[in-house]
Amino acid sequence: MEIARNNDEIGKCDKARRYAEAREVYRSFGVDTEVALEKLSKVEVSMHCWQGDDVVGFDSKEALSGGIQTTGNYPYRARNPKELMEDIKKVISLVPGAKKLNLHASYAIIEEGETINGRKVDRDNILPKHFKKWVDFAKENDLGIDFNPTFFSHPMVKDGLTLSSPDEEVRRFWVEHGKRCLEISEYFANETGKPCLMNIWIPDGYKDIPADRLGPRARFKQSLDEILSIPYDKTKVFVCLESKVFGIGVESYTVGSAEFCMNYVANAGITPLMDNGHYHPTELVSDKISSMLLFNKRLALHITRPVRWDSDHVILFDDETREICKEIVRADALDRVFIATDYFDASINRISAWTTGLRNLEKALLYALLEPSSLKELQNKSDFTKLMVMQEKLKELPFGDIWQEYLRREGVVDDYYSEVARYEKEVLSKRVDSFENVSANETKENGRDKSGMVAADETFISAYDIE
Ligand SMILES: C[C@H](O)[C@H](O)[C@@H](O)C(=O)CO
Ligand SMILES: [Mn+2]
Repeated sequence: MEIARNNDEIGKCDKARRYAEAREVYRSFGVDTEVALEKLSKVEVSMHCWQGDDVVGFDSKEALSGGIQTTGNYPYRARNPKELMEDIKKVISLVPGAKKLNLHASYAIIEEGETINGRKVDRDNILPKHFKKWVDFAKENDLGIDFNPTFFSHPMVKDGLTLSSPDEEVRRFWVEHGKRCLEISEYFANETGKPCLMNIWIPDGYKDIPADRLGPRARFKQSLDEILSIPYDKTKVFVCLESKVFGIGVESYTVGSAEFCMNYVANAGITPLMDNGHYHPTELVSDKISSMLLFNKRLALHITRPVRWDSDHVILFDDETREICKEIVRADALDRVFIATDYFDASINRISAWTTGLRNLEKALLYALLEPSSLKELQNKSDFTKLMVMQEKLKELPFGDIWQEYLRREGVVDDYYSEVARYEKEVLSKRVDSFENVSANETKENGRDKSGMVAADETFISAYDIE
């Protein structure tokens, strides 16, 4: 049985009727869907650039390090700025809502053999000009830019350490990197006219029980102080600090722990960044947001999906993603919570992975915006019986029809799968000209040969044709 190419093929009148009916249903719960749609279209989600190339970047092309890992051997990863920009544009066209671009310093575009004052261009001396093409790209696509110094995948990461290193040469190198990134962040803000969030995350830690926990944290603190000592425009660059619980190979001790980061942020007057993969599996970031908002002017988030660890799976429209979004909306904090995505899956088509995660985040935001405020009143009246009944009832409402209306207004297709399949066939599969386009974990598994060629037609035998 052919399943209709879902909602894109359902008549426009039918969709309009369904939206009108759904609107009435929500109205009966005290929710104005028009207000929700209007608010959602203005929320800027910062789209991470690193799903497109498995976090490889363009500068050192070192294997991914820092206790994070991309797994999977799907071919066609973007290998250069042109391909990555091409892919980002494709994803943007498939995701509704306003976006920013989130870049890492490792995506600097440096000329072959380029030097500055006789030294090769490296992370400690990169300049705004190495991101000029990204600025042009952002302007062409009406995007602001957020930024991240890259403290991993580089030969100056010594024994897994960067800003906390006891080796002064190593520590200095990374302090200089942080300073260069502040300058580049201000350049982004000036060029795009939108504030730039600059997020600092370091992988530093120890695999086994350390003999000194204080020393590395003291050096990290000193390094951050040094980076932030250079003048920068605090109305244009919002510096964030991202904590973590542990990484692969760094299981016993993480320098930038939650307590370190929360205290540093509070003292320095910068912004905390919470990645929902960076806590123990039973801890929920959705439960932390309200506390953070009470004590911080701004809060930054990395939305991901941790499966047993910080696995960075593609975001689903799951309970925790919805709950995170509800907490932001309930606190009326859409203007002071900075939402970014952070996941990387190399086991499936990367355009689809990127798009699916971003769309699910948009969906979760819409879902949150459609929550009736009367639920709070039930809690305050201690009417927990009705609260539970209502919370379950809301799951039955015609949310899908409101989502369809949002896609229509944003000019985005519902059936992005077919578009991804077409793009794989017409664009991605043409990238097969070297082994490079296969991820670092390339094997002969899954019917792919050494060229990375995959039978695109077979792969995308439409899911809509399932018997
Ligand atoms: C590539 C990202 O910056 C990185 O994933 C970081 O944000 C993180 O979450 C590390 O676990
Ligand atoms: Mn993160």
